[in-house]
Formats: sequence, structure tokens, C-alpha cells
Amino acid sequence: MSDYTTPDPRTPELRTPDLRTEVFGLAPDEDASTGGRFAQWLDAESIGFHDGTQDPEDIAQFLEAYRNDRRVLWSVHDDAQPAGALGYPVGTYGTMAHTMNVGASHIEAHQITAVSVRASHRRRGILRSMMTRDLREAKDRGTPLAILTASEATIYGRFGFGSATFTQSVEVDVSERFEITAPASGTTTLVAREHAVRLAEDIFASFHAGTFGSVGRQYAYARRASGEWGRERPVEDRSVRMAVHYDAAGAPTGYVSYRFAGWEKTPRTMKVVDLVASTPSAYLELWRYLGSLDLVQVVTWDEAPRDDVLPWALRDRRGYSVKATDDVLWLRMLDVPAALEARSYRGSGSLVLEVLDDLGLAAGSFALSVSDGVARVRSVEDGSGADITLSVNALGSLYLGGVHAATLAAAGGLSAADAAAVELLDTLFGRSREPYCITHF
Ligand SMILES: CC(=O)SCCNC(=O)CCNC(=O)[C@H](O)C(C)(C)COP(=O)(O)OP(=O)(O)OC[C@H]1O[C@@H](n2cnc3c(N)ncnc32)[C@H](O)[C@@H]1OP(=O)(O)O
Repeated sequence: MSDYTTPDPRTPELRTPDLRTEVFGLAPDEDASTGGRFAQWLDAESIGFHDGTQDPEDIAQFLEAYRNDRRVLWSVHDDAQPAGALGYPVGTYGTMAHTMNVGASHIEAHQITAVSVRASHRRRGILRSMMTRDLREAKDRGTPLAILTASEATIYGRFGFGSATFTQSVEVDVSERFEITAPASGTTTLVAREHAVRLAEDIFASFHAGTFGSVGRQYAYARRASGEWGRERPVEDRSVRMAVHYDAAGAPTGYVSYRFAGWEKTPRTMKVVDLVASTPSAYLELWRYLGSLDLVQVVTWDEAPRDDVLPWALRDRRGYSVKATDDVLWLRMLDVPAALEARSYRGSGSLVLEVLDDLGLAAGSFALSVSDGVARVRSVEDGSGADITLSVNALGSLYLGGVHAATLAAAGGLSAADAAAVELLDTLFGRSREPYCITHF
């Protein structure tokens, strides 16, 4: 890990001289009191997202979670605030690393999270300063790509990120019309709280190993899925229940955790908190279980895949409706050859890509040569013979196959020497299923 205390001369100057950036990892003896820098960082982040301040009793557990995630925290301090001003950081930023499934391998992705700047200090370049420094340092450490999940779609394009994976919010009518036509298999049953965290972790690990586009999850996920932690606080949420699907051989292959929306709500609604299936049959069996809950008219879930199989397995597909589509991962290349060589492709073919990047981190021309799904990539001198010219954002969107090159070309996001080059790009990068990430961070 680089020395975060040494300013990088390439970082743009903060436009206010009294601002000071501190970057810290969480030591085993980190202060977990409300006066410590960790609690102040958490409270500063809460301001940015309009959440309440932390309960002093919760800080030690958040510290344990963040240490497990090996997070690096950034805080920006204003040393010239008026007397009486809140002494917390005026800006926060965090990073961690988990793997991303790109088919042939699991690539280490630099994750960016918890970006916030206090209203009194916004639009002075605080975010730009942190992000340009961080991306450059991540590249210098040899990290192939950076990812984030965005609060707004308009912020991160300027830093070279492109939206790469998507999910849907769905509502499924589970009244009498609900019936899954595939034959039933295995057993789905509620599990005891003391086993739930381990089951959630193990099942997610199998899902992650087999799902293109999946990103490893942070410590809190399994705890929230099991109900051991609530949405806001690391204290039990008694309204959450978790059912596990065991296949015919007795192996746990999926779980769903859910919460009733209350008797006042009509139609009567069960909300899925988390649903993870490591096999196609576990997925359908979890839905069969949800459809068997009495006194419930609809089940809602915000993380369904865009190419969901469920409507194709229902006797009455009109009982399934899509309420919204959301972007999940935003992806930014830092090392184009390393990132492209890590993933698997379809078929064979060669193309020269010219990548444009305002921040200069990933710009260049690259000869991509794919043989039976395996890529070799080398930098070439200039882009004059390029088959495809595209922004680093477009390459980030294409990388996991979440959009067709032909769609980006029609939208003006890439240009090609000829239509055959776009077609070849789609053949190589295309996949039979959409990339699917159910990890937010
Ligand atoms: C990965 C995540 O954590 S996503 C969460 C992001 N955070 C939030 O949504 C919390 C609420 N918002 C905020 O805290 C702040 O407004 C931030 C962090 C989004 C922006 O911080 P600032 O320090 O004001 O940004 P900064 O001054 O560095 O602006 C950098 C550029 O982004 C643009 N920008 C900043 N915020 C936004 C926005 N919300 N929408 C569109 N553009 C924006 C600026 O106009 C500027 O553009 P330019 O450099 O091309 O002229």
C-alpha cells in the first residue's frame, strides 16, 4: 500500500488552502470512542447521506466490520472553521478491495465508497482532489480497475466511469395465479438465527464463484441478511426471517431473507431483503417458497437480474412486473491490458482499440487478440489504424457485456472503422447471460 501521507504532485490543488486531507487504515488498537477519528469519520459520512449520528454503543462493531473489510478512510478537515462549527471532517471517502468475477478469473477491484462533502464545502474541488489522487495511486499500485455504486448518475462520468451492471425492481403477484411450472426439488425452510450468518456467507461464496460480474461482499452483508444486524444499526432486526434452500443431496444452495411490510399496507406485501441462489433450481425454489407464504398478495425485490428467468417459469407471466431498472456497478479501467486479459470472451478475433481518457490513466491504443475465448493485449504505438475508438467510460460499460457495442455506437459512445468491427466486438464481449452484481457498497 502506498504512503498516503505524502502529497502526490499530480493531485489538483484544493481550492481552499486551509483544507487538510488525512488518509488512514484502521489499526487493531483504533480508538472506538465517540471522540476518536473513526467515530467522527462515521458521523461526517452520516451528514452527507442525511442519516442520524451513530449510537456510541455501535461504534466498536462498525470498527470490527470496517477492519474486516480492510477499508482505507479519507477525511478532509477545514482548519479555519468559525468557532462553534462542528469539528468533524467536511469530506469523507473510503476504499476497499474485493474480487470481481470476470469469468476466467476473479480480478481484484479497487472499490470507492462513502464519498461525501458537506454542503458548506461543496463544489470547491474536494471530491475531484480525492478521486484523482486515489485513482492515480491505485493505478501506481498495479490495480487493473476501479468500481463504485453511485448515488447519482451524473457524478462519475467525468472521472472515467461507465455504468456496467444493472438490476430491476420487481413486484410478483403471489395470489392464486402464482405457480412455478418447473418440477419441485429439494427443501426450503426457515433457519435458526445462530446458523444464518455462516449459511449466508457460504451460499454467497458459491454464487460469487459462479456469477459473472459479481463482486465480493463486505462484512455487514451476511449479518444484515440474517437479521443479526438491522439496516441502520448492528443490533438484531427481529422482523427479518431467513429461509434456506437445500438441494436434493442436502447441500444449501440458496437463501432468501424477507420482511413483512405491515398490515396497513395494501396489497399485503413481503419485501425481499436479500436473495442469493447459487443454482438455477435454488432460484426457482426460493420463489416457490415466497409464493407459498399465506396472507401475502405481492412480493417485492429490488435486485432482480435484468434477464430474470422467473417470468419464463411462471404459469401466468403477467403476474410479474418490472417497476424500475437501476444501474449497480460503475467501472473504470486503470490498466487496460491487465483488465482485458483477465476476462473470458466468446470465440476468436483481433481488433485494435483506441481508448480516450481525459485523466490520462488508461489512454492509448491496444491490440486485442482473442483465441478461443482467451485474450492477449499489447499496447501499440498510435491509434491511426484503430478499428474502434472509444472513451474509457464506454470501455468500462462494455467490459462486462452489460451493453452491446452496437448500442453504444448508435448512441455516439464509440466509433468504428466499419460495421464488421462493431459486430466482432459484440461477438467477443457478448455473453449468454447478463452480468449480475448484487453487492452495493
Ligand atoms: C461512490 C459513492 O460514494 S456515491 C455517493 C456520492 N455522495 C453523495 O451523493 C452525497 C451528497 N453529495 C455530496 O456529498 C457532494 O455533492 C459530492 C461528493 C457528490 C460532490 O462533492 P464536491 O466536492 O462538491 O465535488 P467537486 O467540487 O470536486 O466537483 C467535481 C465535479 O463534479 C461535479 N459534481 C459534483 N457533484 C455533482 C452532482 N451531484 N451532480 C453532478 N455533478 C456533480 C462538479 O460540478 C464538478 O464538475 P467539474 O469538475 O467538471 O466542473
